[in-house]
Parts: sequence; structure tokens; C-alpha cells
Amino acid sequence: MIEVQNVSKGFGTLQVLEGVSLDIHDGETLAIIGRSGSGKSVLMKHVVGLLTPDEGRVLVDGTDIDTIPYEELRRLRRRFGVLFQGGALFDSMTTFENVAFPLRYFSSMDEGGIRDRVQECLDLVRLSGVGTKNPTDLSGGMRKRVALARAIAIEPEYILYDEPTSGLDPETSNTINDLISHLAEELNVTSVVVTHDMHSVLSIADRVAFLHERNLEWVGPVSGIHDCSNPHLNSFVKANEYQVGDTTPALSGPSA
Ligand SMILES: Nc1ncnc2c1ncn2[C@@H]1O[C@H](COP(=O)(O)OP(=O)(O)OP(=O)(O)O)[C@@H](O)[C@H]1O
Repeated sequence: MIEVQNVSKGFGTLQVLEGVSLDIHDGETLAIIGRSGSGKSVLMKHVVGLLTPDEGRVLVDGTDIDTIPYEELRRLRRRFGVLFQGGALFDSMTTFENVAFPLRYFSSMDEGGIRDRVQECLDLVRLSGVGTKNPTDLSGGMRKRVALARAIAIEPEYILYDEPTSGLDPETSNTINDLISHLAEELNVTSVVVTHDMHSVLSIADRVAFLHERNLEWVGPVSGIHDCSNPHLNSFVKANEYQVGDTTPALSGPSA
């Protein structure tokens, strides 16, 4: 279990998070939503120890990740797979080498083991056969899937997704959403998805955390986002409905 306790973070004069507390339960898929710039990625980076809070702390299974020695943090990071916004693939390496990278860095697997595991991960994201290609030769959706294969290579307990469907067409977004759900079920991982794509939220999330103006204003089951009493969340959801059009059944909630 991950516990974000009273976390505040600012950069210079910009206060991004103020006293944010959030529990992330084992096995769930939690979506962190909010307007652009509301601090979703900053919150996610605290969860994996890539940012240190100014105040507050983050506990993973009871361990404060900001106070542990580097070697322990490295071991702990091995339990996380992160799909960064934009994929963050190494363009100079083949797809195979990109997926093999965390295995070489974090594990002591031999070449045969690495080859088998990379193939397994590429199969899981339905990309068998592209191992020799460079990421630059792949479509945006395929690059996201390669990044996903890399994120799962070390068999993480937690997968953090930063805007997994941004920049993708609706059909490719659905493929990514299906994969996220499939991985959550198949590998029984805990998933944290930072997104403003409400289709994604409605199709994959168990619970939703809504960030607004430095605070976590609402946390609850995905079924509650259409009839909650938080005015900021209501207008966020409505704005998304307006953007995609009200003919989309998945977004036509009871309060629409
Ligand atoms: N390392 C940093 N240094 C300075 N400012 C930062 C840093 N990281 C984030 N910020 C600022 O913090 C604010 C929140 O950024 P963040 O990326 O978390 O937003 P977000 O909610 O994920 O937005 P988006 O949906 O557009 O990706 C932004 O104003 C951003 O410029």
C-alpha cells in the first residue's frame, strides 16, 4: 500500500501541492485527474521518489521513501514500472534494447533470460516482431506500447502511467486502455494513471482522485464522479463531456 501523507511541494514561488493525502490500495487502478498544471505529474513523481516533498511524506508498505538509503530506494524503485509522458524511449536503441534496458540495469538475468522476457513483454503488448526496429520507425501508439512493455519488464508491483493516451486517436487510446486493464487483471498490479482523458478514467479506473488548485478535492469510486457535490469536479467532468460530445454513452452519467 502507498500512503501519501500531507505532502506539500512548490517550485520557487509556485506552490503546486498543499497538504495532499492519498492512500493507494493494493491491486486497484486509481486515476489522478485535474486540469492541466494542477500537479498530477508532480504528485505521481512523489509516489516513486523522483521528487521529494517540502513537507509530508510518502510511505510504501510503511517505509518512508524519502529517508531510506540510496541502495534501498533503488531496490524499491525496482517494484515500480513507470510509463512516462511521451514514452521516453531511447531512439538510438532498438525496441528490443529499450525493453531489455531495465532488465540489464535492475536484474542479474543472463542474455537468454533477457531475450525470453523481452519477447514475453512484447507479446503482452501485442508487438511481437518489432524488436529490431527503432522507436522512430514506429507509430505513436506503438511507441506507447513499447514503453509499456519496458515498464512491465521487471515485473513491477506498481505501474504508474503519465497520460498514457495523450496524442493518440480514439481507437488507439482504446487499445491502450484495454492493455492497462488487461495488465491490471493479468499481473495483479496496482495502477496509478495520471490523465485528463475521461474515457480512459471511465473504462479503467476503480477510484478517482481529483486535484484542484493545490488540493486533493475529491477521492472516490469512479461511479461517484457524476453525482458528487464538488462543483470543481462537476465542471471538470462536464467540460470533458462537452469536448467529446454528448453522444458518447460512456460519458452520459446520471447528472448529465
Ligand atoms: N521540476 C519542476 N520545476 C519547476 N516547476 C515544475 C517542475 N515540475 C512541475 N512544475 C510545475 O508544476 C506545475 C504542475 O505541473 P504538473 O506537470 O504536475 O501538471 P499536470 O497536472 O501533470 O499537467 P498536465 O496535465 O498539463 O501534464 C506546473 O506549473 C509545472 O510547470
